[in-house]
Amino acid sequence: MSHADSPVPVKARSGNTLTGRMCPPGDKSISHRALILGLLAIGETKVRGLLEGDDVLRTAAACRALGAQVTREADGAWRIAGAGIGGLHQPEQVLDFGNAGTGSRLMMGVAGSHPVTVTFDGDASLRKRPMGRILDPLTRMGVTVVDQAEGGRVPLTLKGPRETIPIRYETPVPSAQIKSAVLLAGLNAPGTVTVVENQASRDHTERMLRLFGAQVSVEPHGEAGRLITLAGQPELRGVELTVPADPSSAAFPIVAALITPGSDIVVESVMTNPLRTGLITTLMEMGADITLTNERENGGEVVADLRVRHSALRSVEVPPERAPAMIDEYPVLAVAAAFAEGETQMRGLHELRVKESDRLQAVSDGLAAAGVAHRIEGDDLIVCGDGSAPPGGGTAQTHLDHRIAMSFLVLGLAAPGGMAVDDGAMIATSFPDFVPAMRRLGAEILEG
Ligand SMILES: O=C(O)C1=C[C@@H](OP(=O)(O)O)[C@@H](O)[C@H](O)C1
Ligand SMILES: C=C(OP(=O)(O)O)C(=O)O
Repeated sequence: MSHADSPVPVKARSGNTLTGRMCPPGDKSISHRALILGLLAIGETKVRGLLEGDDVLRTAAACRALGAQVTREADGAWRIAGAGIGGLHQPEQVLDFGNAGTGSRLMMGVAGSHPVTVTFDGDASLRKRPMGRILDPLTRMGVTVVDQAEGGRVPLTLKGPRETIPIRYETPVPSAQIKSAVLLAGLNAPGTVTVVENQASRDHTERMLRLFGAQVSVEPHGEAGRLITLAGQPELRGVELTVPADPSSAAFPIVAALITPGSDIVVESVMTNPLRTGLITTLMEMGADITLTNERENGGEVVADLRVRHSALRSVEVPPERAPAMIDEYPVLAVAAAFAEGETQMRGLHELRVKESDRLQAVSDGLAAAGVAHRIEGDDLIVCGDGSAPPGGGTAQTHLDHRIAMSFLVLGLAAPGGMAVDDGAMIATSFPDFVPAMRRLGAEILEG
């Protein structure tokens, strides 16, 4: 499914219980990084379990355009023959990242630190997203912004310097994309690059850089922050790795089972990196019956199987400092909160305004369409429930946002009136198998 085609309306109906086991697709953050470090490594990288969603396929195409050989084997493993740090080719075409913030922003760090001239573009959603947060540190590293759309947006063109300048950079907002763009640019800088974050964000770049042979040190900084130091111009060597299942995709079947009476499912091999499990923590505080079993290591990350049973949920206050560990999960948490008793208060959600859509507004509009009492107070979202299912029955506008689409379909699985979304096409960016996977658990979801 591609958004060049006409919108795909999708509807979810309630009345079925969810049972059985499912394994969500590979983690999107890790999939992007595996391809990118494969491009920058010498030799061959083999990746199993890569997310074959549109966002990641765009990164694969960009890696090819920059000089890597990227192929998919018959058994589903991906092979990347790297171009190596310093070895990137001048691409012949514009790098079109579609809907992908992560792919485009991380690749700006990679390409921007090489003596090539690269134009980045994307779909109508990506064209609205702020890129100044990446251009600011990259400019300090010697990168020239040759051209940009108004307000620091794509389409934009970067020209890399002959020699990248190593910097120390404090991220203005907790963002793994900003941190990673600086670290990836630092790979081609003669010297040490330091990123300071006042609140720790997901650390997959740091972990994977080490796996490929870079020297990265991570120290605590202040109360909840980190100071990350990378020694520039390492020789990265290709590796074999397996991508663990994406906790951000697991969130949808998890919440669906919690709110659908009689449900009892197991979501397998979910990555439980503590910088990604804010939703699980929050749901457990709300009284969710979730048990973690079979904890094990997979591709440098810890994974576990999660048994999830329908639960009576109660409201909680989600503190702003938890946001980085669950930033993509607020839309589906808002859905869980609609079934909980009391006022669930989600604080400090300003970053939701600059995702694939203005997620704070899109969630609020979708909740209104589903008949859920709620309000926005500044950067906070407050959802008011009485412990019973909201009526549902409306249509949520998805604004090219996969997480909005999946969240409101999940709501429809347990609301008496069901729920429709205007367009499910974007689900393919992160969870291409979402509809069939949910149907296998017993959900009734109808396309078209
Ligand atoms: O680095 C990453 O892989 C991501 C970082 C987060 O964005 P920010 O860096 O903007 O917080 C998150 O929302 C996105 O889905 C993936
Ligand atoms: C914000 C997201 O992704 P990205 O920034 O990569 O577009 C997401 O997947 O929810």
